[in-house]
Amino acid sequence: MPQPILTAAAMRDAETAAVAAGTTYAALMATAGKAVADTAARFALGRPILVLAGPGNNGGDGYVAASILAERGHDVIVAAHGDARSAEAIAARAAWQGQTIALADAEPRPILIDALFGTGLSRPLDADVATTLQSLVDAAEFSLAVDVPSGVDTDTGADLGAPHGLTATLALGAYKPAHLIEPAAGLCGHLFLADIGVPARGSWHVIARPQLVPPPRDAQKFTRGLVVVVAGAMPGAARLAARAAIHAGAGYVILAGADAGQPEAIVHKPLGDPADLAAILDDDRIGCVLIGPGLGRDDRASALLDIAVASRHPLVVDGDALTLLGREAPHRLAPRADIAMTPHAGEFARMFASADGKLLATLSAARAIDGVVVHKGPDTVVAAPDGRAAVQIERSSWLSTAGSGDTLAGILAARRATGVDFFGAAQQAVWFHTRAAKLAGPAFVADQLSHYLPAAIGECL
Ligand SMILES: NC(=O)C1=CN([C@@H]2O[C@H](COP(=O)(O)OP(=O)(O)OC[C@H]3O[C@@H](n4cnc5c(N)ncnc54)[C@H](O)[C@@H]3O)[C@@H](O)[C@H]2O)[C@H](O)CC1
Ligand SMILES: [K+]
Repeated sequence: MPQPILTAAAMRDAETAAVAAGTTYAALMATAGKAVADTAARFALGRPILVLAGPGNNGGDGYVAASILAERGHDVIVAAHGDARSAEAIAARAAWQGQTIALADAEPRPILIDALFGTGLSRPLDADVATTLQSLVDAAEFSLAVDVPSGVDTDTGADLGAPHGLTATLALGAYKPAHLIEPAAGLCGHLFLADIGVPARGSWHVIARPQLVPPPRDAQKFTRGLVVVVAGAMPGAARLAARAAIHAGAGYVILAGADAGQPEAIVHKPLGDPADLAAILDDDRIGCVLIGPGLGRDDRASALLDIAVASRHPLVVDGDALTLLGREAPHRLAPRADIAMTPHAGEFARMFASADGKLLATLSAARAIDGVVVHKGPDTVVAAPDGRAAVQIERSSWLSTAGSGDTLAGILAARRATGVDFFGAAQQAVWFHTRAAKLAGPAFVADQLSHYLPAAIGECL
């Protein structure tokens, strides 16, 4: 079951439901605080601990953790900021028997637990709090954020003054968008997830390793999936996409408009007049069409795009095709069924207004085109028009290289052509793309990525 991603409100609803089902907020806080204490204890190694406890339940978690760590013999001081408000936070604070100082008077300690603010943060950190927090994180040898780093927007991943350099973050109960969406995701450090006994479900989840089966006994190249990649002004990008498609499980790949070179398995079909594409696409065996990589932005490119959009096959729109569509994308694509697009941040911004954070913006775009949107980046979001979304958690910064996007588009076309719907195919493609990058090792060239796709697929059988 893929890990769900919950907004602050959804998490509160899940906690309320858990309480309605018989637990108590105090018990949830006790469980959360113990998870914090256990995680900190694993890394404390006897070093002095400083707990920063804020005014809300995040602070309450901090007080619970401090009491547990002190009971286990750790040297713990609590630096308090604001007066505890909720009954369970007041109780947790009252139960703390150790030394409490004001945040402003806190001296650095090797182990730092940030329990100032969690999902209740509603505005940027006060400058003095942010400064103090940053200096304490800088001085710590190990720093752990409780639930989320203090100073991030839980639901959008925006940075509201959070410190840089945290060692780790312990997500409580479920991942939130801030754990996966930049810039907050990049501030979390190592990410741990603690189960606090709150059943969490939702329409958003983390992209998980695909579970595949080998082709059926009676498979043949067309039933495994026929992909057509349309080449344009810069055929190298389309070649990369075609190679990715043939290595990502497609049974047959046609490269229309350019000669693929290697592997020989890719079939080259010349494209003289753009109308030749209509003839190539007039084939019911086609499982998916990909247009955009290296297409160019001239009249010929536009004519080829019109023909691809008018075709009846599942369609992946990438690269230059997205630039050609621009703000017309919803108008041009919404009438068309079974479609997906793979914009990077710049292409996305040119097509869609940005809503409140990458997750909601991508969901809004998916609704606008009535198709799947793969909003690429270190925090790639896959969104479906029905409100489902999946966010990647595995990352490779080495994918920031020319041709990486062409490769992803080719993988997506192949997975769709094998018969997986675009929401599932896009998650598989993102997972395979990143897994191939990790298998390729550092500083790979995009041309090498395809060679690692069969190994990545092998890990999913
Ligand atoms: N709900 C539960 O039973 C559990 C919650 N868990 C933990 O609780 C936090 C969420 O706690 P909450 O009280 O809603 O808010 P915070 O502690 O995150 O924020 C405290 C409080 O601070 C005020 N505030 C907001 N922004 C600012 C700001 N910039 N400066 C100053 N003050 C600010 C606002 O009034 C907030 O209410 C969650 O993250 C978990 O850590 C438990 O894990 C499980 C039980
Ligand atoms: K925190």
